Amino acid sequence: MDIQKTMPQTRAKKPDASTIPRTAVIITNPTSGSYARFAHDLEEVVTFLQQALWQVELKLTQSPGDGSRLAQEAVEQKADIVIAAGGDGTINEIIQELAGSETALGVLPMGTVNVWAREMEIPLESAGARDVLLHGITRQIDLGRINDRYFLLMVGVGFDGEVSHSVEKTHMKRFGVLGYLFTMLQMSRQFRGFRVSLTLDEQAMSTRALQIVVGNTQLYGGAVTFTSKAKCDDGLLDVCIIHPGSRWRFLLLLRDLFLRQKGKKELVTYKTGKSLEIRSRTPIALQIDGDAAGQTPATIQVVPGALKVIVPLVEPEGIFSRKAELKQEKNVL
Ligand SMILES: Nc1ncnc2c1ncn2[C@@H]1O[C@H](COP(=O)(O)OP(=O)(O)OP(=O)(O)O)[C@@H](O)[C@H]1O
Repeated sequence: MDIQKTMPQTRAKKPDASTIPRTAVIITNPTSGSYARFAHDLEEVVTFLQQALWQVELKLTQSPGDGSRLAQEAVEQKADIVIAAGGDGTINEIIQELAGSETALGVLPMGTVNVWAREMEIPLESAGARDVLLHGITRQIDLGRINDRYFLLMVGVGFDGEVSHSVEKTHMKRFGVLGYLFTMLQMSRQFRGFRVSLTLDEQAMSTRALQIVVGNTQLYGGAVTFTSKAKCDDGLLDVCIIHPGSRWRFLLLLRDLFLRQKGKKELVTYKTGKSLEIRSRTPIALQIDGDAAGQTPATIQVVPGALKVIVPLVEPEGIFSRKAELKQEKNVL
């Protein structure tokens, strides 16, 4: 290894008495969207954290599902932090094992879209993201659970589920965001919506929908906010149902979504709750945290306070329902 090349350009602050030495496992997915661009930074991040007296291990996934296996090992070793060096799919695999444990999730964004990092305003370049690991705060947030799988961001039912399944089947994923946009355009010509029965906290309703988004957080696809009032620590999930409508009303809705308008929107039913049952006569495709994942029927629940996460000291506005208790939660004593 060329030591000169791997030395950090900005040195970590000298650890003082208030810095807690941490044990961390970095789990990286070499197939994540921007891995190739950031891979050379990983050694640097390890050095940076070691200079702050952290014990750091770097592990590469070999295949889908490996993120969960490696995270399980880290939790069994009682690591303080598992750092997901990848995208939202890698994070989703890791949280399956971190849920309910004392091990916190840190992130080095290396995916295609990096919705979690964008939502939490974790810098998308390594130098900024590694600073958050060291100087950020640890917060306790909710997770959602669909059938037997946790989600951090959202579950999509309907159009986006169909698009995710198609992108995977046709290998359009290799074209990144463009692959998704192309598939969305193609499918929007034929997708007419579906009839669905929902039971939200024991309140039943039956409706036609194009898209249902159940969100623990707000940001969707890095660009729009369907569940624009969601808080990740309020013990609730936000449910946004998009109903079919005329092309004109639909264009207005798209405009509002892209401008991230928070008010009442046409064609939208917005609700919150702790549990949601989704049933349909014909199975409807699902996506979980951005990846294709099965079909309806589905049982969704919130799991309050299930995950510890490291986020920037100055947290984004409007995504937490309560203020950080700095004494307890700052990453220093
Ligand atoms: N070594 C591997 N080989 C093939 N697939 C893998 C490997 N490791 C993980 N995966 C799979 O790759 C999927 C996508 O990875 P990830 O989410 O990190 O990248 P991305 O899709 O580019 O980013 P984002 O979700 O932020 O857009 C994960 O859901 C995971 O199952």
